[in-house]
Amino acid sequence: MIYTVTANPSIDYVLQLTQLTLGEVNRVAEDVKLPGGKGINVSRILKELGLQSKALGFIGGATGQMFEHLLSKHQLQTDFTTVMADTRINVKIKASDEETEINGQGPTISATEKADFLQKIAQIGAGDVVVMAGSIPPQLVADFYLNIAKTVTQNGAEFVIDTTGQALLDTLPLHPLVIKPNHHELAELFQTEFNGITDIVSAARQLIEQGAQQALVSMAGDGALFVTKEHAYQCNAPKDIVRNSVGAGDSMIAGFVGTYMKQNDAVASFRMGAACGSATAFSEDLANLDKIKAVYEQINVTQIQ
Ligand SMILES: Nc1ncnc2c1ncn2[C@@H]1O[C@H](COP(=O)(O)OP(=O)(O)OP(=O)(O)O)[C@@H](O)[C@H]1O
Ligand SMILES: O=P(O)(O)OC[C@@]1(O)O[C@H](CO)[C@@H](O)[C@@H]1O
Repeated sequence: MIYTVTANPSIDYVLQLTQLTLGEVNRVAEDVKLPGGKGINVSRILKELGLQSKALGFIGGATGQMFEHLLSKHQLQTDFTTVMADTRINVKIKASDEETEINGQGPTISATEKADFLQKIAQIGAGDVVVMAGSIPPQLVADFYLNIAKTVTQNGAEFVIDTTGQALLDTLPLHPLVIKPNHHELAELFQTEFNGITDIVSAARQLIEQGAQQALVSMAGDGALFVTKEHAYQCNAPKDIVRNSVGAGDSMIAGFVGTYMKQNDAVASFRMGAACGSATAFSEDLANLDKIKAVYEQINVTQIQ
């Protein structure tokens, strides 16, 4: 079973405006509420690909009820931990061909609520994969992901992590199946600027030397890289009208992990990951299967090392 951990789910309140003017009253042309959070998005794309997953995370308050209502139409398997405080609302503003995101901090999580959640993690074992993605609510200290990674690896499961900074670095010695920084996050990790693909591959390889089994580096409209200990691959990003960049990275992880679990073929998984990422970029919400299949045909993977 694939488990997704969204420590900080959200209602994504997506607002379409012709123009956004700061300091003035702006009127919305269209709006939509989506069940958001990175692990939730991974579960949604896995479902499109015909794969079961179980979504874990903290849900609370009136916004939590609305979140569950919004999610119900996607018919995902879930096992959320109920908390007292409200699930956050993340505002996504689409105006003048630009996307601006304002993400909430997330609810307070009590020690008991955290313990309830960790009990679910303790049930995960051999043959399972845990995908941990996104921010953590403020009360959960930085080693939250590290603790989950320790528990699941001790019990024989694999894990995938999509987070940044020290929280990512801390989990590397536990050998994540794959990590997926984007090229900006990777540059920030090494406090550097990249002068081309070779630099990016070297940085990704340093994370592999620290323990990651393999690394996807997403580069938005410039495609992606896939780096292993011995090899590196690059793929294109097809060109089309970009409707939404929210969740492209999550879609890429879902495509990669889902295919890897089915076929155990890393390069085929990379291609499907890239297809899911671009397909979401070309969709109003996350991509559907038809879009993913169409985009898949336009993805070319080249071995560069
Ligand atoms: N504008 C685009 N055109 C085509 N493909 C895209 C575009 N944006 C993203 N993709 C595809 O999706 C992948 C993941 O996107 P991106 O690099 O933006 O991830 P991210 O930074 O984790 O995004 P997010 O946090 O918004 O989900 C890219 O590597 C690329 O394959
Ligand atoms: O604040 P975080 O947890 O880093 O990111 C949360 C979020 O921006 O990520 C998803 C897209 O990747 C959205 O559904 C959600 O609103």
